[in-house]
Amino acid sequence: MPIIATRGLTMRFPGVTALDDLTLDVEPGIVGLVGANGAGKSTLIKILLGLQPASAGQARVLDLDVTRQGELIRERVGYMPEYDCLPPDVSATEFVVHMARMSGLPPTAARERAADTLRHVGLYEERYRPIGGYSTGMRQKVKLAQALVHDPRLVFLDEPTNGLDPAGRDEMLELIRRIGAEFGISVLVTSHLLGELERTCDHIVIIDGGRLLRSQAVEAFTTDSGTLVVEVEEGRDALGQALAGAGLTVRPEGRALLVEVAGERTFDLIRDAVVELDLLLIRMERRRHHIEEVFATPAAPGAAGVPPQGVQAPPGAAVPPRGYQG
Ligand SMILES: Nc1ncnc2c1ncn2[C@@H]1O[C@H](COP(=O)(O)OP(=O)(O)OP(=O)(O)O)[C@@H](O)[C@H]1O
Repeated sequence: MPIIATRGLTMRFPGVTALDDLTLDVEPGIVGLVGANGAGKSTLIKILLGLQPASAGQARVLDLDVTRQGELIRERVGYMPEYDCLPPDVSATEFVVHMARMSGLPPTAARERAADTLRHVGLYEERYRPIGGYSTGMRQKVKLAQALVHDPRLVFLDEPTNGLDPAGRDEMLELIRRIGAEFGISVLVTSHLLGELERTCDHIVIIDGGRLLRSQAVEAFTTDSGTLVVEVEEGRDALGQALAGAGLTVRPEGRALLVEVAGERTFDLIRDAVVELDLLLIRMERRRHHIEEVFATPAAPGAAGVPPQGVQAPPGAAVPPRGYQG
């Protein structure tokens, strides 16, 4: 059974359509919702929580109807909002205990659950200090803890890595993975960075201007498409020419080559060319996606929920050049 199902979901504000005929089925697991700022991610979450009535269409969360069963949904779903909403003058412990009480836990259970959850997200002694003195990373952890404290079946995390430095981002992404793996809680996490969700999620949904661009398993993204960064100690251009000659789309970038993945054979072709030219391979890794690349790539055949009219590339989306120009 899908944890989230929408049919023709549409949200119009005066002068802007935030969601446009969105039809989507999301299975349990860690699901990334990706879109640029203003794509409609937060609006979708608010509708799914039953906090915002849609202009048209239907949506169900955990098989509950968002228009009639919002309260039941909010009992079973945790929500970490994008913006800071924490009281500065209470401690993390007081705040999370309060949120546990609000969701119906008795006082002792609320205190125990709050302590466990705060420890789980990595807040220890500092949890007794007022939130006003916390770093952004600590505040994000408090928001995450309050979303988990009532033991939900599903959590919505709206831009949990916002404002975090690289180490803080990695820590948050690791926490999200553990929520899924250790606690069996499904996660819907939003970001405008496809690269970071690709590392964390089982399934990615991409929306743009309120419309569905893609909904597919991460594996399908990473095995069939994308860009490899290939760096050799010397002989970059010789390798570029060999790969272009083998039919790959390749271009130089700095000391490296960017090679478009065209199925599994891409890796074999690179390996064979490196061996044949007797080069020293320094690195071959998948480049972090930029969302524009996805806009420029046609959806995989059979990708769930792809609108029949296909994907529109935004103006200026890059088309890789043919041949090799070193
Ligand atoms: N209450 C509102 N009234 C009017 N317009 C709104 C309202 N809420 C959202 N919008 C508009 O709807 C569009 C989608 O906004 P939304 O916040 O859902 O996007 P988002 O993908 O979450 O982006 P961000 O990451 O920047 O929050 C935007 O154009 C936004 O300005």
